[in-house]
Amino acid sequence: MKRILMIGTGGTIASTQTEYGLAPGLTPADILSYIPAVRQVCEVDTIQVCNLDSTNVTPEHWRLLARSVEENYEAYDGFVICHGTDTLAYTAAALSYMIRNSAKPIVITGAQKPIQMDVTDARTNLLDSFIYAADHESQNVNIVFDGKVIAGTRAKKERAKSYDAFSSINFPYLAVIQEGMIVRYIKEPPCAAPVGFSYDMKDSVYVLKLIPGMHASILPYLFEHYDCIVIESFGVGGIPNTLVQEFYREMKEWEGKGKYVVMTTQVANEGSNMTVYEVGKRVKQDFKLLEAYDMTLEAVITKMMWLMGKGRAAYERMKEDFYTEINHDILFTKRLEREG
Ligand SMILES: NC(=O)C[C@H](N)C(=O)O
Repeated sequence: MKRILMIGTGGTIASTQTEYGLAPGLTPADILSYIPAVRQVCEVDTIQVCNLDSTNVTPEHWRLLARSVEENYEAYDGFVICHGTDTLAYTAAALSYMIRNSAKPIVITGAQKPIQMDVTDARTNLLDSFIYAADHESQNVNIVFDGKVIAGTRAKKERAKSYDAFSSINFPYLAVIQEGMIVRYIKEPPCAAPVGFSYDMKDSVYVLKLIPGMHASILPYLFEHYDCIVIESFGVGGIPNTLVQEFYREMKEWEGKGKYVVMTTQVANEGSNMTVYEVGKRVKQDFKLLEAYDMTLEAVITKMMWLMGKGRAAYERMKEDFYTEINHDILFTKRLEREG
């Protein structure tokens, strides 16, 4: 029987009612006691790294999680992490970069309703996660939620209350789990390189969500105080006239000084393409900036934290690394390469 390590971090799945509202209170062993059927699937040990609403999860907790997986890597065949849903997509993307080439699956799950409730998604999500983690074809970092398996870099929380909280953005579900059976849609080649762990995440990242008529006065502050500015633009990507002059000034002033700008979009599906409209094409031609293409915002942010954590790199080097696919995070650059 496969041996799986369950790692508790808190979230709704672990929550109980308090006088101030739901708060995590159950241990991973408490949570596990609600799915006795797991005994037919695998052997489970439990550890707890924190007990937080995932609103309070930070890069420090990603490090604790990666460290727990590394320390126990030899002793177990797979890992199931229980996590709050609010920032689960960030943690899954972060761990996709911090833990590379893992032939052993690292499954992240959670729930919209506490496991103690009579009507809850928690038990199904958790049991499905163990089923997936114990399967010999599973590998790398994935989310198992509401019967779907999502690559760790492709998830977005799109629903605040429903059980189908997460969607796989610009990429198919890897698999579905129906009545305990895994149906795989994507066959992944076995990991070619040995597993690798890295811990340095530079969190100097700011996300600037554009609104119509936005004032440019924020830009100098952002360029001065952050090493990476992710611009959540409209549609396929562009800089509005109200910002463009100041943007040009800042980009010129900070060029070659280890600042990175990534253009992404507020639109959840189908990604950016700055070459379509004048408002994007000019900026892309005039400046060294990165483009998210089909990546999720969560993947963009955590990939930049991870790449910047490796040390300061010239733009060309950063560009090459940013556009290198990891755990299915970016496909569009492959298409561009094919098309020349
Ligand atoms: N469904 C949940 O888990 C939401 C909770 N606030 C959390 O992210 O920890």
